[in-house]
Amino acid sequence: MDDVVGCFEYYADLAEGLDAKQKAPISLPMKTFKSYVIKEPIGVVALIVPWNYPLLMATWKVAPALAAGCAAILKPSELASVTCLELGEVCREVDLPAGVLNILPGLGPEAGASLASHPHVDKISFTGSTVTAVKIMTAAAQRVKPVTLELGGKGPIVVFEDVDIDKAVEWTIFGCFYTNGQICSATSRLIVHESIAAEFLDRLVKWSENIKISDPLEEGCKLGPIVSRGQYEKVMNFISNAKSEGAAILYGGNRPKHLKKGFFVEPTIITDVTASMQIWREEVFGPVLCVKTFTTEEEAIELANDTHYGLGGAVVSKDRERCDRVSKLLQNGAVWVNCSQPCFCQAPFGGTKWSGFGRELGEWGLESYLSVKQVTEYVSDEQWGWYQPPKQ
Ligand SMILES: NC(=O)c1ccc[n+]([C@@H]2O[C@H](COP(=O)([O-])OP(=O)(O)OC[C@H]3O[C@@H](n4cnc5c(N)ncnc54)[C@H](O)[C@@H]3O)[C@@H](O)[C@H]2O)c1
Ligand SMILES: NCCCC=O
Repeated sequence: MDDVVGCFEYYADLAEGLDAKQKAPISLPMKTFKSYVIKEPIGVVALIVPWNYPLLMATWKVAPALAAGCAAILKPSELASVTCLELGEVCREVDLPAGVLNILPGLGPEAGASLASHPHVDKISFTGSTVTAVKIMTAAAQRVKPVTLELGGKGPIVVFEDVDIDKAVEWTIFGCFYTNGQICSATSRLIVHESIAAEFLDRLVKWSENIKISDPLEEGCKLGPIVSRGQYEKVMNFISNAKSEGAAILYGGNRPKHLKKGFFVEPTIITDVTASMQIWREEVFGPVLCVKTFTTEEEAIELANDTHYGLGGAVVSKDRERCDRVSKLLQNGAVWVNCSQPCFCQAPFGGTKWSGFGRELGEWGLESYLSVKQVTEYVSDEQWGWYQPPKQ
């Protein structure tokens, strides 16, 4: 093999380790050429983050960007900038050199848009809504700038007939109402087997009645207020549109009676939903669960995938083989089996379809801030021999 000349790609494919962990440098077993890989920081990266989980979403980007050797500009949401500014303070206290991490608070169409189009920003990593992502991607495209997009979702939770109902109810509630449904990966479409639907919904309502809604600083609080007036009105509009499209509010749908002020919304369960309704198709980003029933596994998968989004999805069943089968068929970047939402920093996080592309966390998060360069060196003392030497 060492004598083969001119089959570079073939040779590279065979090189031990090239397709594995990509540890640099990789020396090829060749006499005439040596090829290796250099990983380099992409450069200056803009990290644009949303208001939900403001510090967590920032650290998912800041840590790997700095670890990769990039200089970063973090643009927090105008609705939740303080923890990101605190992060900047902490970095200053630990003597991170000036200029390595920069916090740029400001409005999206001003601070965010300027970063997306700036000629000296080499990459955008964005977490937020699909609508904003389209604007950012359009601006970045003008300079052929890479983007990672972590966007919204409308996740399914598929509950089969063989489940322990209370366990499945608890995960359904956690998957949709945890942090008020203000979570990108919320499993906000319940797809439940028709044979258990009546009992399941009955217990879902009972569990929901038991959720403590209060000032988040009160002991035992499980649901606080929605983030802002704008978001509160958006959630209430979704509920009223669902009603006017013919859906039924099985539970909730209002401000809790005991809370006269603040943007509180009751956990809300909506039934009699059709697949064409807004409530089935669009991300609410509030504590609103919509429900459909199914008869066959195929129908459940079809309903689960009947969405533009593809972030989180869940399957609940005692049948392990069925869970494996369904997990593979769900068009989501993250699938939970017999649970919903747990997220580990060693595993890749990200979406498909309108939920975006690229992955955060673990080695995938780091890779997204690295550019990979291959270097190939001619190391033989011999003339290469592709052309005939000119006659002396
Ligand atoms: N996939 C994920 O990991 C993930 C995580 C959290 C939130 N989200 C999504 O985020 C959304 C909620 O967050 P949001 O309301 O803050 O989203 P958003 O899109 O309104 O704002 C996100 C960020 O983009 C900025 N921005 C707004 N307009 C901009 C523009 N024209 N150019 C550049 N930047 C601009 C905002 O100032 C903010 O910092 C939901 O859709 C949710 O699903 C996704
Ligand atoms: N597990 C946290 C995901 C944040 C998305 O909104």
